[in-house]
Amino acid sequence: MFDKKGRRTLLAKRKAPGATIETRRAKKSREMEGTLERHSALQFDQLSKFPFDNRPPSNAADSSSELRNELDSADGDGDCGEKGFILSQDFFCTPDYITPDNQNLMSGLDSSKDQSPCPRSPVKLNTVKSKRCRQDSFTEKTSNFTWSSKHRVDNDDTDTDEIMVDKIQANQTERSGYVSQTAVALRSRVMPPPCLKNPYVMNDSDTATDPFGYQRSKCASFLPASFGGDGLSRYLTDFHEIQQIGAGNFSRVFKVLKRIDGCLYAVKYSTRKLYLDSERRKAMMEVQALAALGFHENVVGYYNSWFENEQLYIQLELCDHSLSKKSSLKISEREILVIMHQIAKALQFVHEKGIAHLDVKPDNIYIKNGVCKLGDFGCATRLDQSLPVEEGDARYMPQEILNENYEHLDKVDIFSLGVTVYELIRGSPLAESRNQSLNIKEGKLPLLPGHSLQLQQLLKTMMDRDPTRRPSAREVMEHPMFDRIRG
Ligand SMILES: Nc1ncnc2c1ncn2[C@@H]1O[C@H](COP(=O)(O)OP(=O)(O)OP(=O)(O)O)[C@@H](O)[C@H]1O
Ligand SMILES: [Mg+2]
Repeated sequence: MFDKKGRRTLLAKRKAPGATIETRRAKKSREMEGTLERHSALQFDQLSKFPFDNRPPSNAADSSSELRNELDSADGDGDCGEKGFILSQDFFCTPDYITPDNQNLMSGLDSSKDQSPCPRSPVKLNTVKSKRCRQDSFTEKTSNFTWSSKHRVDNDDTDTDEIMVDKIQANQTERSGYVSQTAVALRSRVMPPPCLKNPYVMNDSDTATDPFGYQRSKCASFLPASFGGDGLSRYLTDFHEIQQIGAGNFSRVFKVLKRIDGCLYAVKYSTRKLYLDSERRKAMMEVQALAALGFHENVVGYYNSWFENEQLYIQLELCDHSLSKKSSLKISEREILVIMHQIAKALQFVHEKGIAHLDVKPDNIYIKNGVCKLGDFGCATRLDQSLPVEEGDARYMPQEILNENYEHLDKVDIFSLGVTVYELIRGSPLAESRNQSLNIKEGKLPLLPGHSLQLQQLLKTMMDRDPTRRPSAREVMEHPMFDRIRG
């Protein structure tokens, strides 16, 4: 839209006779004085006020300032000239369209390499307006750039200047046959969109409500073949990384801000490079399961996935933390019932879709605003055994799985939920001890003082050695014991 508008105004301005570059620049300076400053000040001001997180206001403020610090420090990198250039393009979403072949994003900003041969931008014969940094003005301004007034943004009056400067530059380039590598590198960087406040997110209660809701399953797209082989990182282009929030055996998880919508997400990516097709297919099963499931309030939300640099990236709903944080604390029976009921609901939903999770454990249950969400579908498989079975953490697996009996995969999840709840009640993580886990697998549950017999009885049946005697997820959910937390 911006580009289009620019072209329209360019045509109109071509007819304007007379004015020199200098006078137009002066006029442009006067007209732009203040408007850009006001605009940018407003945007950054809004950014600082934006409650990025779904936490209460005090935390939201922390989160906001945390992000602000991140942004500040990111802006602090590099020299002033580069900063000015990036800020202006960044702000107005205007990637440079004159991009040489074989661009390399991560190198080329080092002016010491300028002596080496460098790729040439294609020379434009019929020059049209392009938003790019002028070589002369760039070097002129590198040392004393400030965001407020030094850097001007193209508006109507600049178009003739642009054309003339473009022509002069094209002639010079043709004559000398040399383009500064710094300039090429700067031009060839495709700038990510800016981080802006989402205008639809009005307050904390709005952010608490999932803006995608039931629509999410529809927009969750599966894009397996987007490789970042061209050197452009979709992750870095689309997201601003804030901090690492988790790590699994095969992955790292980051809290990120999506630049274009201004919302926070979790992005999980595989730590290992997936070179083989078989490895990729296996990794893709997690996103295929998530996409097939669609939305449920007790299942972690899935938005998107892509391959980049031989790694699988998964964009997920951001949660506050995992339940394993709580497994070292004593939790009241009421809290236990809430967790158990919500995960039973998630399992009922998952099982109804013909899927088994096969890795239910505190690590893979996340909390968001007090609501439990089942996550990490890396071991998910089909109940009808039409897909390979890869069991999860052995401490939470029933004996039949270890004996490779896969007839009742839904009941495997029920067993694992029983062990998870038992661990929460104990208040300490399950040891790897063989004896202890053997007892649990035999359905021998020690007495749990301070907890109702009803709960202990239900746990015992959930962890029965015989999978057919374990209740289904629906039966767990509908147990009268949960009347205590209903309504
Ligand atoms: N959507 C999310 N929101 C917040 N934290 C998350 C999210 N997804 C994952 N995490 C954190 O990252 C950790 C690792 O994620 P996950 O379990 O999905 O990785 P994994 O490599 O598949 O794990 P595993 O070692 O169980 O195979 C989780 O235990 C949790 O603490
Ligand atoms: Mg996990």
